[in-house]
Amino acid sequence: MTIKSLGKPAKYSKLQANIAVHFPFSIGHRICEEKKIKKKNPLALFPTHHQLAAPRRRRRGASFSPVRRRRVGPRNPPPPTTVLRERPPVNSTAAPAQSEMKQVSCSVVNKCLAYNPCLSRNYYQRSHTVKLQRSQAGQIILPRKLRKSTLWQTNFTQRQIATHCSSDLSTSCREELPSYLTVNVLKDQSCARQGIFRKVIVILNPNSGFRSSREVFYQKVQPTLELSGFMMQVVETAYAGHAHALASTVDLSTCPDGIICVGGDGIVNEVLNGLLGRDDLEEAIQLPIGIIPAGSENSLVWTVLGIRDPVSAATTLAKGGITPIDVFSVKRTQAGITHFGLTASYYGFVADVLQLSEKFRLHFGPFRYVIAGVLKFLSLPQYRFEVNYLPLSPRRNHKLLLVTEKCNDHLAADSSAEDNWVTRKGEFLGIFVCNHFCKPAQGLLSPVIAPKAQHNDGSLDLILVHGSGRLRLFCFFIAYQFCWHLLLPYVEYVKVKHVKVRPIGKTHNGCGVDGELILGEGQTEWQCSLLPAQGRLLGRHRSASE
Ligand SMILES: Nc1ncnc2c1ncn2[C@@H]1O[C@H](COP(=O)(O)OP(=O)(O)OP(=O)(O)O)[C@@H](O)[C@H]1O
Repeated sequence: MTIKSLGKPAKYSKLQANIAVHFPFSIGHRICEEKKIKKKNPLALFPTHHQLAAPRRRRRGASFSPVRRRRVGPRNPPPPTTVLRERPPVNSTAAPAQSEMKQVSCSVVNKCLAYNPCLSRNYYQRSHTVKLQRSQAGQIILPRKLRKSTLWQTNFTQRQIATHCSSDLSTSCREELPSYLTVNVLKDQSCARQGIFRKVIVILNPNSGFRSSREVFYQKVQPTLELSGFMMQVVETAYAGHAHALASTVDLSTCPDGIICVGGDGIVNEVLNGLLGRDDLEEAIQLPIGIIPAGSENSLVWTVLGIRDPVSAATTLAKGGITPIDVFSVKRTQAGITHFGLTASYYGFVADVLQLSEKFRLHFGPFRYVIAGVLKFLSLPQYRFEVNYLPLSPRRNHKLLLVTEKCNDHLAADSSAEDNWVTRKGEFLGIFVCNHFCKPAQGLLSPVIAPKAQHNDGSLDLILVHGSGRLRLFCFFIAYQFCWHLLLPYVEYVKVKHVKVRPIGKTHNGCGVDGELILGEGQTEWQCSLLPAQGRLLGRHRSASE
């Protein structure tokens, strides 16, 4: 069985099956094999650059086909094009195969451009190792050469494109790729090009998290924001409380499009409190707050906008949009001081850990919470509180409030109007009053503390962890990791409008608000209330914007 006797390659298809069955190493088998390989990896059957450049040497003693044996000429075989000239009438196979392979190769190039790390340069280099055995290859001369000679020319160029594209993409690290693509996309739709500018103030906390907020902002965020038309005045905080001072005194006409915070939840909380403490509250409350996460937790932006990396945050800001969010207030009743928050306020063990963790901030950064938590767990005190809460009535009207007076005055009037208060008194390991479901950005399992809470549902979610002791606390934290903590018999979960927490005796009397500790003095009572949809965040949740 030789190839010459088969005539035109177009007729092979009918014979292939039979031949493949009876002669496993014959042409039928060979073509079937090639098709299989081509299906898996279209480029596998084509030669490398190296193979193309260097003519193949004959090995001594290697078996040759009859055609080759008869050929008289130079030692090195002529290039495939010469063979084509000798036997031209095979366009029927070459032409369709060529167009088919063009399509395949184009799709491969597209795949490369879409950046799949598996399809990087190494992938294509590896693909050349899929070769047929020499003994099999020797049996077919003409069809293989024809296919090769015609396809090599077209695919060599396409392979080059694919290799270059993939090498361009594969050399950049994975983390930087999104910003590379983002910048390209934004270049096309640039607001700056269209003359749309947004004037904002950027407040950057250089002490946040791993103290990398400067690098994060100037390298990853600023270019994207500038491209999308943000005119930014950047201010770095010099001391704790600086962001609060800036937000409470800034001329609002210099930043009509918002204040962008680069840091953690603490810096956002300072800005919020600065704005809500202003005399021109009506205007200030309208000012949206943007967040570039660079802190230890950044639970707010992760939970509400679904973002936990600075590049995505910059893209979200660039896209625009506003997300309304409820604000809650925590009032220290005796002193008459009110603090505002967006995430949660907590009392008991977690507030105690927060206070201790500040000692480790300098040396351990975001890991300070773990160290303080373990230490406090080992020397666990008792926490006794009296908790009064006003449950959310099902007929509650969620209409937005008009800000015509100071938030504090409104809260006092609203809470005293109803008298269905529920009282709980005793030992509590923890008390959490959550404004949203509080998903920590760090952590393996990403648990949530209040699964039913929404950032704009007009209610607060109260979680009471009754009792005391390390075993209970340990079980609670394990269950919390899997989001089973609400199933525990000593955990109470209720949606509320107002909560009053009063520490009893020598219990730790501090209160944590959005990761910031507010210390009480003597017999303190904390009163927690809601201001529905009073806050505005720059950007929208990914799913909402899509
Ligand atoms: N220049 C500064 N020097 C010292 N402390 C600062 C400075 N600027 C801000 N702070 C304080 O740092 C505290 C923490 O800031 P931030 O919340 O941004 O980071 P974080 O605590 O690491 O993150 P998270 O709150 O998400 O855990 C804030 O209470 C703020 O008052």
